[in-house]
Amino acid sequence: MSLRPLSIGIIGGGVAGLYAGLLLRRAGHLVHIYEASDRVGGRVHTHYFNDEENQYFEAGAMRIPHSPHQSILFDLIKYLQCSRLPSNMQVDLIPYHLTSPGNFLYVNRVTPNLDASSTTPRSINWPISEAESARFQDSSAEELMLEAVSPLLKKLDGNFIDGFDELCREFDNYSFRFYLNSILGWPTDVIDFLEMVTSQTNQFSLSVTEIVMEYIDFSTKEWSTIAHGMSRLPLAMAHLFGHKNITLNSRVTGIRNQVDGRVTLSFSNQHDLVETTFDKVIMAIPPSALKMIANRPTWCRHKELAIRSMHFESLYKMGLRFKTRFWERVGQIPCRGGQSTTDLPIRWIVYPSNGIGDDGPGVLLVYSWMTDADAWLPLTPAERRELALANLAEVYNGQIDTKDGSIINVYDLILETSDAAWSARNSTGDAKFLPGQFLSRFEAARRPEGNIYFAGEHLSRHHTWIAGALEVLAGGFVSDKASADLTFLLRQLFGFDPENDLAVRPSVELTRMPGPQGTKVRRI
Ligand SMILES: Cc1cc2nc3c(=O)[nH]c(=O)nc-3n(C[C@H](O)[C@H](O)[C@H](O)COP(=O)(O)OP(=O)(O)OC[C@H]3O[C@@H](n4cnc5c(N)ncnc54)[C@H](O)[C@@H]3O)c2cc1C
Repeated sequence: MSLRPLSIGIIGGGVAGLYAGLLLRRAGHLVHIYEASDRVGGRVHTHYFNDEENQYFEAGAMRIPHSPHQSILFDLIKYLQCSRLPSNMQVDLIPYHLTSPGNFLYVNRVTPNLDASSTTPRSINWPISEAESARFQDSSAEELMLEAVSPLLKKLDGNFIDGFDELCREFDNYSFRFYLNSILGWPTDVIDFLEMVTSQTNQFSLSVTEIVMEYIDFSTKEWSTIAHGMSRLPLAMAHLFGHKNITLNSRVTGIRNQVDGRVTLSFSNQHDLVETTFDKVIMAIPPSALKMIANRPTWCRHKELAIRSMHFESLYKMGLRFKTRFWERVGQIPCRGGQSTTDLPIRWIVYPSNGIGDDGPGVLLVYSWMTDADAWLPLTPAERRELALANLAEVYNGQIDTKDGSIINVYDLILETSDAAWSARNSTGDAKFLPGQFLSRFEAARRPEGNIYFAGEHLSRHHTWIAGALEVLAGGFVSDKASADLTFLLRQLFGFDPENDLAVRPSVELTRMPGPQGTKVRRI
């Protein structure tokens, strides 16, 4: 039996909103996306630079591990590759190097020429009490991490959802630091060492569950990225979804339930306030954006608490374009991709995987999370650039370029910079739950409210990944079982039975509201 189409409004043109839109349009519904900014993609982003011919090009370091939990994204990419897309929107995967032999650690103002697999407390003179010294001094950060998470990973070996629930029941109320300290009995010095080498400052105060999920992805050996930048993914999705079905620069500022169960959205469209009524609405926006919508229904206590409290961690990234790829031309083993770790404000130096070995200019990124990211916020863009260059100068200046014999000076080599402090944007960063939040906030946050549904990376078990943003609407519509999956999706997401419970009102209604400079009506 065929479905009568529903009118569905989606708030947010990030990958969660676009994916929901593609699935639902494919199922024959009338879908429209409202996006507050002037572009689709949300947190899928790339840094833009000008090349020698003054053409914009993209350089980013967004990456995808080939872990089993990412298969939904690889399926989507395959689907896009099989679709008819213009040549400048092709979505081609290229290898991404998460590590390279030349990556290094720069701690306490020295480079011991080691990475996480070989760094031990002894190798960097990390102070550990004498009593604990014999047990920990010569264990590498990688070995310690594996020892800590192995018993937890075993829980996820079988059915993932069951294992995840068991992990939560036993350990979600603990921070990873508490687990290491009070359950495993490790001393604080060892925990600090492990956090410094394998993570970012204070990350171990997150829940055990978050760190286990993070470990699964970051211990994956094979990685890919999208040629010409990850933003090709949302651009291709938007192309297939249809740009006429997306309204950019439209921040939704009001949500109202109608007596007949339908939902009215108000949004600002240039100088006008417009209202549109839909059968169903999907809020594919992070909680930080959702709680700032002033005119919306008040939901139950648990939902409101979840929206207020789900923890997001800050992220700060700066792309720096230099005249040469000097990092590939210094030291005994050059950095050809991967990332180096420092204890400076820049924290990680990431070497993108495109253009490795090229003769001309190249881009590297400095990348920090959580407490390390927050510290950049009060600085002006000029001050941030100065600081990043000063940190890079501390690490690189004075080294010899093995290709032309020159002495590296990052101040002479810099061409341009571009940065993003995600704490100051809609999302405020990426979801990273505090202890107990998977147990107490997750289900309430995901639950629909009447005809209003919720989607986004933060509502998956797989935070901070594009795959997580897709997972919430897991339909796998590119597989053979497309229709079965869609039925599943419609049941799950829209709570109706496609066989019997047919939807009403195929069209979208548009009503007027006086705006600051008159009212415009636009047909959708
Ligand atoms: C610095 C950084 C690096 C990352 N690196 C990786 C990586 O390497 N690999 C990976 O897989 N993932 C990575 N991620 C995570 C990934 O980008 C996110 O998990 C994913 O993009 C989230 O998608 P989303 O649709 O849930 O949310 P978002 O992308 O945040 O989309 C929400 C959209 O809603 C819009 N919006 C907000 N409020 C309103 C409103 N009131 N009205 C209308 N529109 C609104 C926003 O403008 C935004 O476009 C990274 C994220 C960041 C920030």
